[in-house]
Amino acid sequence: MLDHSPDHAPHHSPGTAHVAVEADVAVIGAGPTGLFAVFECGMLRMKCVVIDTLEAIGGQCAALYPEKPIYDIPAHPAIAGGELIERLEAQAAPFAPVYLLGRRVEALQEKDGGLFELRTSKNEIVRVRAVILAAGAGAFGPNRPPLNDLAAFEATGAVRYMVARREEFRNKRVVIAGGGDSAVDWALSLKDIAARVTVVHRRPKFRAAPESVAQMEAAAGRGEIELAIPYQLHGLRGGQGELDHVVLATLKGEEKAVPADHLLAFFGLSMELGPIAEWGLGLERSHVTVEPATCATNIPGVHAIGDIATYPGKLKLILQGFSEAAMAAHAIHPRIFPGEALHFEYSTSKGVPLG
Ligand SMILES: Cc1cc2nc3c(=O)[nH]c(=O)nc-3n(C[C@H](O)[C@H](O)[C@H](O)COP(=O)(O)OP(=O)(O)OC[C@H]3O[C@@H](n4cnc5c(N)ncnc54)[C@H](O)[C@@H]3O)c2cc1C
Repeated sequence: MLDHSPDHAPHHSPGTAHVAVEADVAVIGAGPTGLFAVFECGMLRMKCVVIDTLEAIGGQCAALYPEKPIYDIPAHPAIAGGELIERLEAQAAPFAPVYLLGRRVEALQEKDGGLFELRTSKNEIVRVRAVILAAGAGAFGPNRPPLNDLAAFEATGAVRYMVARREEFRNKRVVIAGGGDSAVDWALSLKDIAARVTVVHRRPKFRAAPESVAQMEAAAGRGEIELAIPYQLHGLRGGQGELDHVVLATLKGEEKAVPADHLLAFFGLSMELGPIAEWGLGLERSHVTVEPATCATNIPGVHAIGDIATYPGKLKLILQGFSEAAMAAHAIHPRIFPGEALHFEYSTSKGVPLG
């Protein structure tokens, strides 16, 4: 991974808003579609600054499923989420985007002269002439179980909501909670290296791919996975953040303690638009409504792409977000280069600087 720190942010006194970066386009969100938007803008000579709440680029792919294969990226029969992000980063790199990570965009204001000013949670001002909103479902985080002392166990990594490196669970006792694809897929994957895998679900029916559920049940039949059904998480036992048991309970209050070094809780994501909802954008059920051919929002100069954008026929797929990135970049070009004709060209005829 490259060093993403901006090298030209001026010194400033804490608390005062200062202009951190000026660029042609601000891309809000460094998920797959935001990264591809940097490439598409770069091909049209537009410089981007990319801002993300998370400390690392990659959005959902990197944060939630870095090792899970994606099968519907054209020309990649299978590619892991993390690898897709590395490749997108490399593809964008020749255009030298400035990454401002670990800060949320709090405010978006239109200024005179076709300028926009974005204010980040670090009190920086980013000044641009167009905005591509690639903010996914907004700032996201895992749904956390209501357990005592949870924070202490999270701090040590004993309780987690994603698997970044599978190897960390080798020879460990792992309790996996949840009934969706993540729970079932990780149970199947970790059973081969973990000392013990227990899957906790509150009802017999899983919401995961039937083939995977069948594999899990077969593995349980062979004693490779223990199923704790119908149980719910009830408590964590251990000391100083080190876990030794996860306590489970039925709805009737019958309890049992399962030996565990780790709890992996896969209860889905809580997603909220956060400040984006206050920017005056057209919204439909927490998504930003856009014009399909240009991804233009109701604010001229602000375009939305990827999971956050909606229009009739929208598919929430990465590949759809890629095409939206191209449409948004082309639609923004006249704003950055007024009066300059944009002749459509293929990338093959442009000669991209490949770094
Ligand atoms: C387990 C799982 C498996 C999946 N498998 C597939 C698959 O096989 N194929 C497929 O096509 N899709 C798949 N998806 C969906 C895919 O990951 C999403 O469609 C894709 O990540 C959307 O990309 P995005 O760039 O629009 O948004 P995201 O990846 O959500 O990135 C948005 C980024 O914006 C940031 N952000 C939000 N608000 C702000 C703000 N105010 N300021 C700064 N930053 C902000 C967030 O922190 C985030 O990093 C899967 C998703 C999951 C969870």
